Amino acid sequence: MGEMHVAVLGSGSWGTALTILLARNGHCVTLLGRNEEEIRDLRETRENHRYLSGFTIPENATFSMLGQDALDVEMTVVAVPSGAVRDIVSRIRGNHPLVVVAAKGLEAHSSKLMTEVVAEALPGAETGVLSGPNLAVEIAKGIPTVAVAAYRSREAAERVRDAFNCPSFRVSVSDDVVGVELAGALKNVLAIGGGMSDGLGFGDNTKGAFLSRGLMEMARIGSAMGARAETFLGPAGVGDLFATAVSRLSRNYRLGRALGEGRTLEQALAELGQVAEGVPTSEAVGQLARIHGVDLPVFMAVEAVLKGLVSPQKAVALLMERTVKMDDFIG
Ligand SMILES: NC(=O)C1=CN([C@@H]2O[C@H](COP(=O)(O)OP(=O)(O)OC[C@H]3O[C@@H](n4cnc5c(N)ncnc54)[C@H](O)[C@@H]3O)[C@@H](O)[C@H]2O)C=CC1
Ligand SMILES: O=C(CO)COP(=O)(O)O
Repeated sequence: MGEMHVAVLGSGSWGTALTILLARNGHCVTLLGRNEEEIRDLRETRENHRYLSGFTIPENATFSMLGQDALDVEMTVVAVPSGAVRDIVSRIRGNHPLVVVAAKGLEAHSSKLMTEVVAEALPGAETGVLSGPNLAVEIAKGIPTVAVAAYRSREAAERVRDAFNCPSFRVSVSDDVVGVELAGALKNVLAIGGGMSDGLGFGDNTKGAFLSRGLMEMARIGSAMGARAETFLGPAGVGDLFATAVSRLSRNYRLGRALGEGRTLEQALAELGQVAEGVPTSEAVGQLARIHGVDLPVFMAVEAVLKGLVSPQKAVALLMERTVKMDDFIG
């Protein structure tokens, strides 16, 4: 595989880490952000001081404003928060034949997968997802990990695999687009729950119980939506769950921990200063559960806490009862 011209949409921590990875692999990368001051600083210092400080971005990456110029690229990586994906992708101009969804979330109002949202905005593109246990700072440090590139077309999956693959980042391919994408989005909700459990002062047993039940629920809703259950046992599922739901590097975990310690959602989000995708995704999962007629008590408990319907303590007490329904959280 030769070097490619790649556009990375989103200059937050993930877009910056993926730019560093792709540029180290020899690709010619254009990183696009929305803030003029940040783009100027990136050009002058080759470092993202706000979102990923301490890493120099290689010379074969350049920086531009989103929506300014038409770009003709071979691969386009979508690394903005899921709530911004539809707007950003609808506004890009130029040639974008191969799209990699790197965002991990569901569209809040429609509960759609990001690959569906991108396909609606760019119907001619080959769209799939890259997901796995991939905390941005560890990727920038070159610490070994794996990821999965999932596309309906094997050839597209292999092109994406080859573009990202390097000794510290092993990429495998899959055709289970729904499973790989759902796994990455849903584990963020469970990571909030894992953090909440620690914030409440519960033990490792509690977290193990909560996360294993949550993983089973992920596989249940995934199967109802056409995903393969074994995808949730792979790197995009349990792999990413291990990486985030017990890690202080995870923003979702940190948010949950703050809630468990008694902060309000507003306070916890303000302290975080970065995106926590589990918040909008938890509501979207609730809608999916209703649409597909699937019972997801663990996800419901996190949703109820985030909506302020119950305290974290009460949510745990309800989960310890044998049968739980959403009405228990509302009532
Ligand atoms: N940081 C990580 O370790 C990883 C993040 N992800 C996913 O990548 C996506 C992006 O997250 P991060 O870069 O980590 O978030 P971040 O909080 O570090 O940065 C968010 C970036 O998106 C930009 N942004 C926010 N709203 C925007 C809008 N309406 N239009 C254009 N740009 C907008 C911000 O200016 C900022 O540059 C999320 O879906 C996240 O789940 C996936 C894997 C790893
Ligand atoms: O998805 C991630 C690592 O794989 C990042 O998780 P957070 O968004 O919780 O930091």
